[in-house]
Amino acid sequence: MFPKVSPKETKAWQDLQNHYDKEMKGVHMRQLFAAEPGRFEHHSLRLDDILFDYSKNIFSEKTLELLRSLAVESKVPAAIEAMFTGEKINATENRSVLHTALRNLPGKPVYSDGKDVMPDVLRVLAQMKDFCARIHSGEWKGYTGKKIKYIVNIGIGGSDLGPVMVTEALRPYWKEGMQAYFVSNVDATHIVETLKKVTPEETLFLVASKTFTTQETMTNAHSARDWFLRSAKDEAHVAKHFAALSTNEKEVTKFGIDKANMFEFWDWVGGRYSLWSAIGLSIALTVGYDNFELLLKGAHQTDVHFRTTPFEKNIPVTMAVIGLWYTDFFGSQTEAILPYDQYMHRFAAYFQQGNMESNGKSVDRNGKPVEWHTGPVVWGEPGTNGQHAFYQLIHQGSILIPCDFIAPARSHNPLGDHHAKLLSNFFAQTEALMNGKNEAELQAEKVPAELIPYKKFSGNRPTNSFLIKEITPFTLGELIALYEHKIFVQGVIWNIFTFDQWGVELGKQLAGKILPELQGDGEVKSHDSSTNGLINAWKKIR
Ligand SMILES: O=P(O)(O)OC[C@H]1O[C@H](O)[C@H](O)[C@@H](O)[C@@H]1O
Repeated sequence: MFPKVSPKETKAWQDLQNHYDKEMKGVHMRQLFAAEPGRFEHHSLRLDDILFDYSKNIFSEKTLELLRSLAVESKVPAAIEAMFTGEKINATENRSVLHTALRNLPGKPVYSDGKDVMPDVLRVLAQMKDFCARIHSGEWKGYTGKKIKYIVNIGIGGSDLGPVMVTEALRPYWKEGMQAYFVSNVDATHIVETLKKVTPEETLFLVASKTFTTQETMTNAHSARDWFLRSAKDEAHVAKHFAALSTNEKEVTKFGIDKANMFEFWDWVGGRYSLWSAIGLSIALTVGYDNFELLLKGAHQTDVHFRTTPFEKNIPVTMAVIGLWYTDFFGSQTEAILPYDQYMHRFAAYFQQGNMESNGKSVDRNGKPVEWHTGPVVWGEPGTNGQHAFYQLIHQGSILIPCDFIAPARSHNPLGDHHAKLLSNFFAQTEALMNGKNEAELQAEKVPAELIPYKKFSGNRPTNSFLIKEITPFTLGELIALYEHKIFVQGVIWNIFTFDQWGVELGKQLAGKILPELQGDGEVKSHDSSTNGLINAWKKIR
């Protein structure tokens, strides 16, 4: 296991604090750009068709050196090796963290608990490939002999967000004749509205749940099964219309899904890192298995980059330390992800879970409360919609929100000048956020003196830009993995356990206690006055 290093006890942290206080606080990016004509060339990196420009951030060469020293002192290199080689770095659950093995298509052995996991990984991939081929060719038939046309993925959290995000981002690759839907919320509206769009005889339900015990998913799966059986009548038909994506064979069988229709994964795959596993079956069925494989290959490409590239040129490490610079030294508590690509409209939501569930921790790896800030609030919407909604605060609000801008250079829909207009907004926003607009510029524009305070833009608001030749399965795979590794590096430096999620348990437990109370008629008195009051009020209204 890599050593536990408290960030504040590193020399680099102290140096960064001094450097911030004495040298960087108050520095404006305008000065930094003026002083360094080659700033873009010096501070942009490439990974194949992805250009990552991090020059519009508040740092000097010294800042970067110190941030990289912090990563080294925090044992990030050892941590990277520990993750890739299957050490049980998810210590509170005693598990390896091997989502990287899921995209290790070359198949080089990777060990967890002394066992090479690759034969199993490749076996399930082969099973997925074969299944996709049978569905797409029409060899697999529904109970009335019709071809499967609709995929309904029933899952939540990591068993939903990844597949939704990727299938949406890759809509131009959807196979003709296939339609995918995703049901996650236990609110019946979600399943009811979805079932209106599909037919029992042409639908394949994928019950996606690592544990196969998640309340929302199992409730929706049972409702889907009841709906299906109302038409199909015979339970034997379930086998043609339900498959399970899970680690829990016992519960899958109990639900009535044939073992032959179970696509397995393993406890060393974290839910929010599982789209590369059998959880990705909805992706493979929607965009085709070959495209799913390209997605995996893209992610693997990033894995190799991350594992082998020196920190100065390492994109995830750079993303991580720059983010941390703002979180821990500028006191910024949030980050926005702003894709200028309508197809990527769930990308921010996906990394909201990826980031906040991973690094939303305040106890370090020694069990002690942290004395530094950890995971930021992550959110975002596609550009340009966000511009007309919340960018006001990013430009002129009182808090600092570092933003990631992401755009494809080429649109899948090259219609008129839409794409040039879209990208002109992307470039303009990052420029405006960096430069701002000062008093002299406003005076030169003859802005009335009394309006100058309102029309002033401080600028100096940091952005990263990702310009991607085209959003393809491969480049998307690369991009997702870059963000995954950013989160990992930050978690290592913050000395927290990135791969558990105990914080989601308490609410679940209490809901389990409250549910039977809702079912009875009596007055509920077992909680605080607010909770009792709400429950009892609901009982009167329902
Ligand atoms: O895949 P499942 O076992 O159904 O879990 C679904 C989700 O629920 C949990 O509460 C966790 O917070 C998530 O990390 C997980 O992805």
